[in-house]
Amino acid sequence: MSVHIGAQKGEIAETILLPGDPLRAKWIAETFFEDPKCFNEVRGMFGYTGTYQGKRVSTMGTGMGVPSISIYANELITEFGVKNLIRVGSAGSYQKDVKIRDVVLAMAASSNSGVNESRFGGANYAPTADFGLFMKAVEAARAKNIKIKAGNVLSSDVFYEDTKEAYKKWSEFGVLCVEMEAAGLYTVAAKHKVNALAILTISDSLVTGESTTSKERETTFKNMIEIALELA
Ligand SMILES: O=P(O)(O)O[C@H]1O[C@H](CO)[C@@H](O)[C@H]1O
Ligand SMILES: O=c1cc[nH]c(=O)[nH]1
Repeated sequence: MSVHIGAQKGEIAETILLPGDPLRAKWIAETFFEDPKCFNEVRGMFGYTGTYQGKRVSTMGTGMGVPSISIYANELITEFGVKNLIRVGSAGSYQKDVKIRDVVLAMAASSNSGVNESRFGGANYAPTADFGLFMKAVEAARAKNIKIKAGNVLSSDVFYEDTKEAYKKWSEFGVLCVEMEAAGLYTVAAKHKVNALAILTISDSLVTGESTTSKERETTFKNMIEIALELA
C-alpha cells in the first residue's frame, strides 16, 4: 500500500488507463475487462485490474489537475512498478475543425500550471508523449477505422476562465484542445523513465459552445478506450 493507493504489490498491471473521473475507471473495468478486481477505494479513487483479450491491464481515476495526477502517477510508478500510463480524458476543443467526440492524441502538452515552472526555475520544459505508445495508438486507431487528430494540447489549471476569449491565444498557436493533466503525467513519466500518452475525447467546444453531459463523459467515450486497450 502507498499513501493514496490501497493495493498490495503485484495487484496493478504494467499498463494502466487513467481517466480523471473514478467512475469512468469503474465503467471501463465493468465494460471492457474480464474478471475485474477492485484494488483501490482510498478517497473514492476507484482502481481495477482485469484482462483484456488475454492481456493484464489496470485502470484507475486520477482526479483533476496536475497536482492530483502527479501524486497518483508517482505512486503507481515508484511503489507498484507501472510502466505504461495512458490517460483517457475529456477535453474542450480550441479549434473549429476539432469537433465533439473527436479523439485527440496529445503529442505535447503546453501548460499554465506552476508545477514545472517552479521545478525548472522558470525555464520552459516541454512535456511530450512517449513515441512508442504514440505510434501504437496511431496504428490501433487506423486498424479500427477511428479517425484521430494529434498535436499540442493545453493542460490548464483553470476550468472556469474569467473571459470567453482566454482560449484564443492558444488556439491561434495551434493548440487543439484543453484538459488538465497531460503535462503533469508526461513530466512524471519522463523523470522515472517510463512511458506515457494522453488520449482525449472532445466533450465540449470553446469555439461553438456545444457540450456533452457528465453521464456521457463517464460512459460513452468508447473509441479512445478501445485505442488505449490495444496498448496493453
Ligand atoms: O475527463 P477527465 O479525464 O477528468 O479530464 C478533463 O475533465 C476534467 C474537467 O472537467 C479535468 O480532469 C479535465 O482534464
Ligand atoms: O479541462 C477541460 C475538459 C473539458 N473541457 C474543458 O473546457 N476543459
